[in-house]
Amino acid sequence: MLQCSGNIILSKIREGKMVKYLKEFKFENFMVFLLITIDIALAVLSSVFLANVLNSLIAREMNQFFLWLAIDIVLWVVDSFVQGARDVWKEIAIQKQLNAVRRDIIEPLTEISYSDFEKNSKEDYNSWLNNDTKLLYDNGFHQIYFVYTGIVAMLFSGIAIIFFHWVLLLTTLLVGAILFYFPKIFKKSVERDTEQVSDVANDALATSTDYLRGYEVLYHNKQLGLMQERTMGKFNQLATANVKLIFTRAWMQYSLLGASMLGQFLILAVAGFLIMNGQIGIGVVMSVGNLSGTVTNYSKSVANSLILLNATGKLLEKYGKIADESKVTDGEEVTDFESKLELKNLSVAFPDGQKIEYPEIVIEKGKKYAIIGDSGSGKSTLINLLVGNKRDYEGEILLDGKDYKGINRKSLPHVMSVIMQFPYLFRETVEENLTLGRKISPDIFDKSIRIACADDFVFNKLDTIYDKNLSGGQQERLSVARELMGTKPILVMDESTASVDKKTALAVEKNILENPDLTVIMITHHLYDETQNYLDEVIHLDTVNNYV
Ligand SMILES: Nc1ncnc2c1ncn2[C@@H]1O[C@H](COP(=O)(O)OP(=O)(O)OP(=O)(O)O)[C@@H](O)[C@H]1O
Repeated sequence: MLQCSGNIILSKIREGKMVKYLKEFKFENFMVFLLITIDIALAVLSSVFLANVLNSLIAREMNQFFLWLAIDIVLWVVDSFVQGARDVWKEIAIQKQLNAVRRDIIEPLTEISYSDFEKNSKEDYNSWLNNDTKLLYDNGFHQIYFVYTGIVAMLFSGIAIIFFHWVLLLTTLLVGAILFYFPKIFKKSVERDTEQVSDVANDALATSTDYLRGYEVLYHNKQLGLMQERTMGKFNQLATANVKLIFTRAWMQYSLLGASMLGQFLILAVAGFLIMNGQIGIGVVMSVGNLSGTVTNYSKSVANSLILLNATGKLLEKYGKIADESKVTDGEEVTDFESKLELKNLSVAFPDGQKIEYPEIVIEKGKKYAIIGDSGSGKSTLINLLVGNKRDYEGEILLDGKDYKGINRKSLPHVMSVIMQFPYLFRETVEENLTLGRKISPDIFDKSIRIACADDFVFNKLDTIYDKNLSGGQQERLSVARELMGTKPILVMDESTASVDKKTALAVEKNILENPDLTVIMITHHLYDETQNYLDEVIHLDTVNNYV
């Protein structure tokens, strides 16, 4: 039974991909498994010696009784230290493994394309890193060590029992086998409930983040009650999902407990029968009770843990999908922009049936373009297409004659900067927000700040941590400077100076458009006459914007 259960256990752990992490932290896990083994060996030895304590008592041998008692106490004290060390090493190993799981979520995010990143929401990633790792802590790695503890305990106890009588071992193994397979009845429901807890926790995090971000909107509309209603609605669902999981687990555990009690009575009945027939000494009864209790308890608990482990290990599969995407290299690398960017028969269809059709557009190297059009005409969508964020379109986008569909979209940022309508600034210093960890020469650093007309505040605030302490216009200018520091041949601007006063906006636009080497695509609602003088073409998106 032990070998069979060992195989099942290994396949389950492999299935859950957790074995990868056990291998990565070999030394830490070796220490945990070693300390578990010593702990169980000491505990089993202590149970075996209990028979000697009882037998000396029955034989009224005082010295022997105190000797065995003292040995048992020493074993118990040593075991307490071993257990303490085991718990510390367990925590070290688990924490390292959890961070390795987090690393395996974050690392692929640094390699995948933006459209692959967008397949999951930011809240999902956040929840994987926080909520799911909590599930992995309790129902994953802890269960692996518990399963190992159970196997060693059953093995050692089985060996000890055979010293008393083989019939006892046979009965114990039979009871153990029944208890091991019994929890399989609950497998599907535990898996379903665990997945539900993970999904509802993701959803609750997404909702609370959303409503907290929109706090100001609700506050000024006197609708904060909506935040409470929606977030608490999700947290109540989470509470229900958690209770359901615990209910299923409890139902499984207590059914098993009943079965286990019956099993233990059976073993004691067999032990009693053997004692009555004079086949074993009466002192053995306590040891048999302890050891058979260990086997039956662990049989059911190991089966229970394997079910949890399997359900939790499934969580790792979804992280694996991003890792797979990060390995995809979809075509030719782009390293430079040499002549032109063309859009031919380009159209985008949305799931609600709306279709945007774009005119033919040719962007030539070094030239300056403004794209204008009514609200909803597809300007921002066009930017997402140009910078490779959006991949589901019909028609062609050709960069120096190379079709976007055949080039590695992850390499587009080598040639293209994009200044978004709503720049994101990190809670870091102004300087770190500008450099983003890149090595920028002092010359380009200063020049970019001056082109973005950000020199009036940036140089005084380089060491200031950004914490909403910059005006909207200052944030925009900082973002313009940050993108210019990349010194890429194509600059795409999406309403990049919308929050800046006209005089400053004109100055920024003039500074950028005067650079003969830069190819600029500006999307704007405010095309000033002064700016038009620097443009080679103004493209009107009088796109056919239909519902089909
Ligand atoms: N992810 C999406 N799903 C469905 N429809 C979308 C999606 N993104 C954009 N649209 C639709 O596409 C159309 C064009 O949107 P887009 O943001 O490109 O317009 P825009 O010209 O930039 O508008 P504005 O000037 O108001 O910013 C809109 O009708 C919008 O509803």
